[in-house]
Amino acid sequence: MATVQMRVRPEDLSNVPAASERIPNSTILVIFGASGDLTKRKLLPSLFHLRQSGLLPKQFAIVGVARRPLGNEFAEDMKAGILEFGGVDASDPKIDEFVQHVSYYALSFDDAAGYAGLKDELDKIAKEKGIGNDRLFYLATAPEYFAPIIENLGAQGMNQTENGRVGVVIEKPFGHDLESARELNHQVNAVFSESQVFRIDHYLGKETVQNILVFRFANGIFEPIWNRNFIDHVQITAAESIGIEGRGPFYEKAGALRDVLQNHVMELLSFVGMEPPSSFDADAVRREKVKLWQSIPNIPILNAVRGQYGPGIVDGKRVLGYREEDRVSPESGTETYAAVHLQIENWRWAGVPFYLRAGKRLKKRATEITIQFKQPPLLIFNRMQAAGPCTEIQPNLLSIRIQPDEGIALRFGAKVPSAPGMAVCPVNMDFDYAQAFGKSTATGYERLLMDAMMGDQTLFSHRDGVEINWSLYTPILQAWAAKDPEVFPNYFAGSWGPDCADRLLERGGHAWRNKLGKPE
Ligand SMILES: NC(=O)C1=CN([C@@H]2O[C@H](COP(=O)(O)OP(=O)(O)OC[C@H]3O[C@@H](n4cnc5c(N)ncnc54)[C@H](OP(=O)(O)O)[C@@H]3O)[C@@H](O)[C@H]2O)C=CC1
Ligand SMILES: O=C1O[C@H](COP(=O)(O)O)[C@@H](O)[C@H](O)[C@H]1O
Repeated sequence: MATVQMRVRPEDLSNVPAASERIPNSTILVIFGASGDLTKRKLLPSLFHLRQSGLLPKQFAIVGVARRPLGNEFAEDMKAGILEFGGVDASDPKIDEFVQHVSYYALSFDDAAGYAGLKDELDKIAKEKGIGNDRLFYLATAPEYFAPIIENLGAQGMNQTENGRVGVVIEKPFGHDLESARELNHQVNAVFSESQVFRIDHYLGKETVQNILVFRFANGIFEPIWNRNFIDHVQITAAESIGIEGRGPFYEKAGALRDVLQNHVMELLSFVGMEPPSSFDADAVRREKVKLWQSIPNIPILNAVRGQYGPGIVDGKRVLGYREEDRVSPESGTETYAAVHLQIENWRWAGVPFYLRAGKRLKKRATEITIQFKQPPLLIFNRMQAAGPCTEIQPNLLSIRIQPDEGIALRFGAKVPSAPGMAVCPVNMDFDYAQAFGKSTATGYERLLMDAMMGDQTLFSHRDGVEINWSLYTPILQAWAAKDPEVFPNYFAGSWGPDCADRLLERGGHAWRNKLGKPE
């Protein structure tokens, strides 16, 4: 492998504008679902990282809201979460300082009258700490509570404050089909205007996902070939080696298509496929994404396949099949793998197949985008070459590694030195994020929390985008619900998924690229 690498030195970044200049002076962040898994594993560690980097408002308070009566226990539990999941040293004195800004308020989400007490509590905290009128409500709750919480906030007039910015962050899943997403949008927009709503997809918080836009639009050499004239097809893979991690009841209702393909993978697709926005602001970026998704015609049911894992071996360990997992039906028809072949009908992409897949208990964890370029019009070198990978001239590949081993590799053919004739072998130029910029401990939630506090919606989903995506996938979900899968389980844990997914690509003369990760 040929490696091209440049180490970025801290002094090279000294002129980068400080994000802190845009941070509000003071905010109260209210987290509904504060004793839950997401708050503990992601939100509080990310908020702590922001505090460490000086990226939280000078005056701030975090108020956790959940049902159980918890006192100091809450702060202690959150502290433990920050240590465990935030990669933080227990001796870091900033933890105790940070935890002083965190408090807890017990409230049952459907207790309408109880919200008056919450309002008083926020006013009291604001007064004590000299905090102004900015408020951010984060709904880290099960989706059935999104609408009641929003309605109750509205009923108490907490959806706006005098001279302050009020926003609401809504976790995924945003609806479970087109109708429910529309209804939820309606309920949300009855209380909060669209400019106050932050529908979160944590993939958009990942540096490597944002870097797709930089790669395409901050460089002159890729965009001219980023189209149907040069690109043969595109593959987007979100492969996980983990199973459902004890989330049986949630996953039984969700499945791979709803959980990952319909949202995270479609966000990746939008960044790969969209036209250059006129500027990097929320309206311009989100408009281009919506236009891209609108250009996708209905996906024929034959172009969508599903799978479910049976027992197998992952990372050398024997693991259970999906149907044997805790709180999963032994006859479950839920898919743990989904793949589609779709087209984008616009001038840039007409005729280029896009293959998307997401699955659990696959051979390795790898979220990756592969752009396969067309072969040169005439191959003047012998097609059959030396042994091994050099047996055939391979098309150029650009692989964008979203995670892990974040980076970008470009495969091209090179002459094998000293070999007789003109033997051509594939080699790689590789950019490695960690080598260039150092390893990051960020979870992706840091950027999104900061943007929401600043009122920047660029990396959040617009209601139109959410509805278009559901309109594409609801017919597939309905067709699957109406017909039992033929044979489940249909792939072994630790494999690359079901055979039907291979056949999906074979029909177009393609094959999944399973050599994912950093080039060897
Ligand atoms: N966990 C994760 O990694 C991810 C989660 N998400 C999304 O985040 C959201 C939250 O998930 P997660 O943290 O895992 O959920 P949990 O089940 O772990 O937490 C649920 C929280 O809601 C509270 N709660 C439940 N019912 C009520 C009620 N009636 N009144 C008041 N509080 C209530 C619970 O409080 P109490 O303990 O008092 O009952 C708890 O704080 C979901 O929408 C999920 O899809 C998205 C991406 C990843
Ligand atoms: O939203 C979800 O995403 C995770 C995968 O996120 P990643 O950042 O680890 O790639 C997935 O495991 C989970 O099932 C899903 O709900």
